[in-house]
Amino acid sequence: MEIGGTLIAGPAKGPLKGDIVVPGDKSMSHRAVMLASLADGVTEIHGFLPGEDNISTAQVFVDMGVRIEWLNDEKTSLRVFGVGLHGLKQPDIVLNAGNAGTCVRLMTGVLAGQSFSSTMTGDASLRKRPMKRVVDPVRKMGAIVEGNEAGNLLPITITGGKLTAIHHVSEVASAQVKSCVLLAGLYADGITKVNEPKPTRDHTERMLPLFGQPVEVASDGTISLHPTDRLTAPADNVVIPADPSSACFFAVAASLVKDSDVTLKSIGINDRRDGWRRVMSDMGAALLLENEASVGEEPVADVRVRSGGLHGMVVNPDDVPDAIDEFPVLFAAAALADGEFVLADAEELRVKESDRISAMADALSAAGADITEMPDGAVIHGLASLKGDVDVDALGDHRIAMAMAVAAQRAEGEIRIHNAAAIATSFPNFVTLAQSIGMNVRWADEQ
Ligand SMILES: O=C(O)C1=C[C@@H](OP(=O)(O)O)[C@@H](O)[C@H](O)C1
Ligand SMILES: C=C(OP(=O)(O)O)C(=O)O
Repeated sequence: MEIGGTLIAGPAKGPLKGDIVVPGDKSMSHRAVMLASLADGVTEIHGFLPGEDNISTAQVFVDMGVRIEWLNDEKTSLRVFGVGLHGLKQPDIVLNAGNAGTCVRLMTGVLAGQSFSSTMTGDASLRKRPMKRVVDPVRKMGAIVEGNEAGNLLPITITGGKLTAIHHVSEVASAQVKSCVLLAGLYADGITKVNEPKPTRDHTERMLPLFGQPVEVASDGTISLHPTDRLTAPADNVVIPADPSSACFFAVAASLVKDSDVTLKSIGINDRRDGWRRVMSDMGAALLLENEASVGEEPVADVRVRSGGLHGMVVNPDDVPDAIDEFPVLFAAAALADGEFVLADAEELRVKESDRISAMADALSAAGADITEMPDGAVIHGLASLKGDVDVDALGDHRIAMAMAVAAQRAEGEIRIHNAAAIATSFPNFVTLAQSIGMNVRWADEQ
């Protein structure tokens, strides 16, 4: 959690216009570096997200003896010299996932399969997030996990080895849990199966076959994986598409600011990440899909967004996992839409980098919005504008900071967003790109 860093945002001085190329997908960047490290051979990755979260994942593998060569200064291209499934070296330091839940939870699966002990920790935010959801299944598979509060809180020490295959029926709809179990399943003695209460992002299932490892998904949603001795570096480079979770900030901003017309270039439109587009379309946003194509195993398209009268709606519970990271900025949209917006069944938002329901309720209320927290969501009545000249706290959560920068575009004066430096975890060039389409946002220490 990065504390510090103040953004000064809003109001927009005119329509937002232009094309935007947002950085690579965070979820896929984590997985690409993991699978490349565990493969035999050399993998070149392009479109990598150089956010702090993904750099933490790369560093974790460097700390276990994997050689990674950065191919450009921006750190969007890299070459990973894979060591094979059994080639990682026991780290002589504590592995640090920083702010990244995805790193620590997927690595729990990888480390469960290693014949050594290793300890993982993270920053103050990550050390508060629940790990039992991944610790329980790897314990069932045979790994020994010790940690604070019975292994629910970091730091955790994992002693791995040969694992027993399990059929894990997850209580939470979490791609991190599913991916942890599948990665551990590579090291198991039989077929590992996972069921989840609602389908979640399937990047692990799509990417493993690129490394020679098929994953079966049955019509009832059961995901099965056979164990293997080796993953193989793909003959082609792994190319990562632009992150829809980052693009969504500009989609909401363009919808909210009168006469805007912004195109988000070549972003991922995988159904399991596309909940934000379904929610925004149901709110009346003018979104147009252009130039549909594929990047590797993932569908992409340009999404053109023109400003439009957004209205409230009731979010379909089935869309919740598919838009889980976008709700902070969707709350900002709802706070400035006509009528009532209702989100339920989204208690997972309370265990992200911050409690995102209360963080957004506090920040939007401070700016005059009408938002009522519910245990598993919120009810929001939209207003024509937010108050200016207010201070809000992003609590070191990147998505709260960016969501409030978007909301501020329709404020009556500047909103000062404190503890916003964590934007660097997922979207280091957010401010520069926002400025490029005309958003009014800057760092307080910028002139
Ligand atoms: O698997 C992933 O890459 C992610 C899964 C989601 O978390 P959960 O699995 O906890 O829902 C999401 O919030 C996170 O940003 C990335
Ligand atoms: C929840 C997020 O990430 P993670 O779980 O990897 O920290 C996010 O990026 O919004």
